[in-house]
Amino acid sequence: MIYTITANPSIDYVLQLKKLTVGVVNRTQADFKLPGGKGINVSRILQELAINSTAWGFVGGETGQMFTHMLQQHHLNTDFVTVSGDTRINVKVKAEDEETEINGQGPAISASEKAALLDKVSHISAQDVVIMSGSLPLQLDNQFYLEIAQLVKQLGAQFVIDTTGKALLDTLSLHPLVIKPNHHELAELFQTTFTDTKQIIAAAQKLLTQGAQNVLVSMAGAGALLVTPEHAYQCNAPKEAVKNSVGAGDSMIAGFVGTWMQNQDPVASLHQGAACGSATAFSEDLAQKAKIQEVYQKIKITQIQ
Ligand SMILES: Nc1ncnc2c1ncn2[C@@H]1O[C@H](COP(=O)(O)OP(=O)(O)OP(=O)(O)O)[C@@H](O)[C@H]1O
Ligand SMILES: O=P(O)(O)OC[C@@]1(O)O[C@H](CO)[C@@H](O)[C@@H]1O
Repeated sequence: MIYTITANPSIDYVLQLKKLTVGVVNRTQADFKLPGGKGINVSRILQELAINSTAWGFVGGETGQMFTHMLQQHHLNTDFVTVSGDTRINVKVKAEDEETEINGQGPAISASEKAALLDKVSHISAQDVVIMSGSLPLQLDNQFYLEIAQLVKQLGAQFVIDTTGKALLDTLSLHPLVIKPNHHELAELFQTTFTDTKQIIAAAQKLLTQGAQNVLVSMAGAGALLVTPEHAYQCNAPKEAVKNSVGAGDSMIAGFVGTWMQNQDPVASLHQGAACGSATAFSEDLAQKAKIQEVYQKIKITQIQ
């Protein structure tokens, strides 16, 4: 079974308008609400791929009830810890020229609410994988991801972590199955800038040395690189009008891990991950199955090392 952990889920309030002007009243051309948060997005894409997952996280207040109701409409398996604070609302402004996001802090999580989530993790089995993604709400620090990673490894299972900075680096010695920094996040980890692919591969190889089993570097419209202990692979991003950049990275993780759990094949996993990422970029919401299948045909993988 795949479990996703979204410590800080959200209702994503998507506002579409021609142009965003700060300091005045802007009016939308269309607006809608989506159940959001990185792990939730991973679970939603897994569902499109007909792969079972259970979404864990902290949900609370009236916004939390609305959020849960939205997920029920998507028929997602969920098992949330109910918290006393309100689930956040993240604002995604999609103007014709650019997207602007304002993400809330999320509710404070008490010690007992945190313990309730750790208790769920303590019941997984060795064949399972736990995917932890996104920011942490108030009163949870980086230690939270580390504690989960330690617990998962004690139980003989695998984990995947999609976060940045120290929170990511601290878990590497516990051997995450895959990490997926984008190329900007990877550069930040080493306080550098990249001028060519070789430098990106070298940085990813350093993360392998520190313990990651696989490093997937996403590069938005420039595709992705997968660096494994044996090889490095590159894949393209097909060209099409981009409708949405929210959740492309989450979609890529879903495709990669979902496939890895089936066949442990890095090339097949990269192929499906890239298809899911690009298919979401070409969709208003997260990608649906038909779009993923269409985009899959346009992905080419090349072994470059
Ligand atoms: N504009 C695009 N055109 C085609 N494919 C894209 C585009 N943007 C993203 N993708 C695909 O999705 C993958 C993940 O996207 P990206 O690198 O933007 O991840 P991310 O920074 O984690 O994104 P986000 O945080 O917005 O979900 C890319 O490696 C690529 O395969
Ligand atoms: O604030 P975080 O947890 O870093 O990111 C949250 C978020 O921006 O990530 C998802 C897209 O990846 C959205 O559904 C959600 O609003």
